[in-house]
Amino acid sequence: MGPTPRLNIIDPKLVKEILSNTELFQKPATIKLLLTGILAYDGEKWAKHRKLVNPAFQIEKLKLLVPAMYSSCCEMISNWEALVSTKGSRELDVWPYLSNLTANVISRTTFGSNYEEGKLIFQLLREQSDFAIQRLQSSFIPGWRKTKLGGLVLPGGVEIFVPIMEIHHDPDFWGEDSKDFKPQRFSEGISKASKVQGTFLPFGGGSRICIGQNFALVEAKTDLATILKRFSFQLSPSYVHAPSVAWVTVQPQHGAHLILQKLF
Ligand code: HEM
Repeated sequence: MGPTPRLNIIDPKLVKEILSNTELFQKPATIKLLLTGILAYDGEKWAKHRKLVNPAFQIEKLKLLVPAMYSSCCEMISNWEALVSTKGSRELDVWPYLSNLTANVISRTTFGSNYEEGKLIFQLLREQSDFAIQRLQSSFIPGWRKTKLGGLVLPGGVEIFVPIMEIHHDPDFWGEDSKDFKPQRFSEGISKASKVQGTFLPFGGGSRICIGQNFALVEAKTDLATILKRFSFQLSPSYVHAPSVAWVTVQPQHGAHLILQKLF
């Protein structure tokens, strides 16, 4: 990346070693210049902030946010219902609605009733941090001394990157159909979906695992349950499966085209 040598690591054993040794494998210094907050901190400062923020993400606290999540989802569904009303079914790219829903939920739950203002702040922050977060995501630097990683000896200053999306699409782990959109591969649980353990890392791993993991999962379940009460849906023939890393998470490059059917 720029003048910094970078090593991509996909071997699950080495990935585990990196994620579990946060003292040795720290966030790159350039990122610390670009971004402040728990995501960019290391060592004691990170531990202090993580401890401070952790209680807000406990499942009991998250349950209290479900009504706000439900309200935001109902607003989105009302828009869909208005669009579908005449024929009872139609094709819709739901991606812009779902991205907006996430912004809404975070604004509503962190900024309370003043969530329109929160939404604006959220969007500004999102634009500003775009570059910084992309660089930060799962990249680590083992300091300026020689470091051992598995059987490798890394010279000081090499940046290590864990390309989560590539790991999630590697045929050696997921089989020949690894690049297909096939949610049913998880039908018997995550451990049976992959041939190799430690290759499903949507929220990272180790002590720096995503603090918002439960928030995201509670929201996803609330949204899905709310949507399924009012609509059935299937993938539209115009959907093109082309995930790409944009901002923090993987996003569908050409949208998420569904055929929505209103349930009466
Ligand atoms: C589907 C949704 C989400 C995904 C896939 C996701 C993914 C990730 C990943 C992979 C990391 C580790 C990054 C690294 O190792 O450098 C991370 C860290 C983090 N995420 Fe998330 N995240 C999601 C939602 C959220 C939400 C909703 C929040 C907050 C409300 C959040 C807050 C954070 C924070 C603060 C960190 C840094 C944790 C630390 O360094 O101690 N995330 N996330």
